[in-house]
Amino acid sequence: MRIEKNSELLTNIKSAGIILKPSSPELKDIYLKIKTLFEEANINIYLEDNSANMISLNGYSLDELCQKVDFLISVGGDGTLLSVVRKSFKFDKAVLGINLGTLGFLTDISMEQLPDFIKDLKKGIYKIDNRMMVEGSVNLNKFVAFNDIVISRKSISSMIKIAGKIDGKHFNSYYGDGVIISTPTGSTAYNLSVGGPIVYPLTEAFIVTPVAPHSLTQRPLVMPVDFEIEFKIIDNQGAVVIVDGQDIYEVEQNQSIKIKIAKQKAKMIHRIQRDYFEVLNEKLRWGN
Ligand SMILES: NC(=O)c1ccc[n+]([C@@H]2O[C@H](COP(=O)([O-])OP(=O)(O)OC[C@H]3O[C@@H](n4cnc5c(N)ncnc54)[C@H](O)[C@@H]3O)[C@@H](O)[C@H]2O)c1
Ligand SMILES: Nc1ncnc2c1ncn2[C@@H]1O[C@H](COP(=O)(O)OP(=O)(O)OP(=O)(O)O)[C@@H](O)[C@H]1O
Repeated sequence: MRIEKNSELLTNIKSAGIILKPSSPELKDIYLKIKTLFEEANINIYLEDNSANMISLNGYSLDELCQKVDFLISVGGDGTLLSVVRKSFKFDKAVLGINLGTLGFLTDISMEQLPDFIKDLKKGIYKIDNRMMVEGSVNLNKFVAFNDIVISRKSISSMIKIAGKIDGKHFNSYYGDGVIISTPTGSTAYNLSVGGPIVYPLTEAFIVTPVAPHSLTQRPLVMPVDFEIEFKIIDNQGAVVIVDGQDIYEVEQNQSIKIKIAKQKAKMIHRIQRDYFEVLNEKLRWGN
C-alpha cells in the first residue's frame, strides 16, 4: 500500500477546539461525552461560540479558538467539516472529523472509535495529510474551497455561457448548467455526480468539470496546480458562484471569477488505519 505524504505530527497536545453541526441542540450529550473522553486523556476541550450558544454554554469565536488550541474537532457530517476547514484555513490548524452525518466521506472517526483513537493520538499513532485547497476571487471577494467552487446559472430555465482562460489565454467556452472547479478532495462530491473523475486526494491537480454541457464533446479536464484560470460570465443574466455548497456570491455579465490553487494546504487528522480505497469501497459501495 502506498505511504501517504504526512505532515509533521502534533507535539505535546494540550487542547482542542470543538465545532458542532449547526441547528442540532441534541448534540449536547455527545459533546459532553467527547469532552470527558479527551479530558480524561489530559486534553482540554474548548467550544466554538455558535456551537456553545446552541447548547446553552459559553464559547470562543472560531478565530480565538484557533489561536488557543492545538487542533480542531468537527462534530457532524461532511458539511460541518468542510465549513470548519474553510473557516480555520488561515490559522493552519489540523482538523479531526467525528462523524455523526449520513455519508461521512471526509469525517474519519465514529463515536465508537473515539476512545481507542484518543489512546493512539496520545501515543502519536495517527496521520495528518495535507489537502489542496482552491482559492477564488469575484469582484473584491476572496474565498477558499476545500471541495469545490461551482459557477452556476441563476435560473433553471436557461443555460449559461462561460468563457474560460488559462494564464490569460482562451481555452474553452462552457455552455450548459455551469462548471465545477474541484479539488482532489472534492472529486467524490458534486464532480462525481456529473461524471467527473475520482482523483486520489493527495494528487497535485485540480479538475474542471462541465455540468450538463450542451455539447457531447465537452469533458472534465484535469489541470496542473500552477495554472491560474479565469471564467468570464457571458450570459446577460449573470451567474452564481457557490463555495463548498455553502457560501454564495452573485456575478454579473462580463465579470470574471479567478481561480488558482492555494499555496498553503489544509491538514486533516486521520486514524492510522484509514485507507482511501476502503473508504471508496464502503461509501460508494464499490466492488460489492
Ligand atoms: N448533485 C450533487 O451531487 C451535488 C449538488 C450540490 C452540491 N453537492 C456537493 O455538496 C458539497 C457540500 O456538502 P455538504 O455535506 O455541505 O452538503 P449536503 O449535506 O447537501 O451534502 C451533499 C452530500 O455530499 C457528501 N459530500 C460532501 N463532500 C464530499 C466529498 N468530498 N466526497 C464525497 N462526498 C462528499 C455529503 O456527505 C452529502 O452526502 C459541495 O461541495 C458539493 O460538492 C453535490
Ligand atoms: N458551519 C456551517 N455553515 C453553513 N452550513 C453548514 C455548516 N455546517 C454544516 N452546514 C450545512 O448543514 C448541512 C448538514 O450538515 P452536515 O453535512 O454536517 O450533516 P449531515 O448532512 O448529517 O452529514 P453528511 O453531509 O455527511 O451527509 C449541510 O448541508 C451542510 O452544508
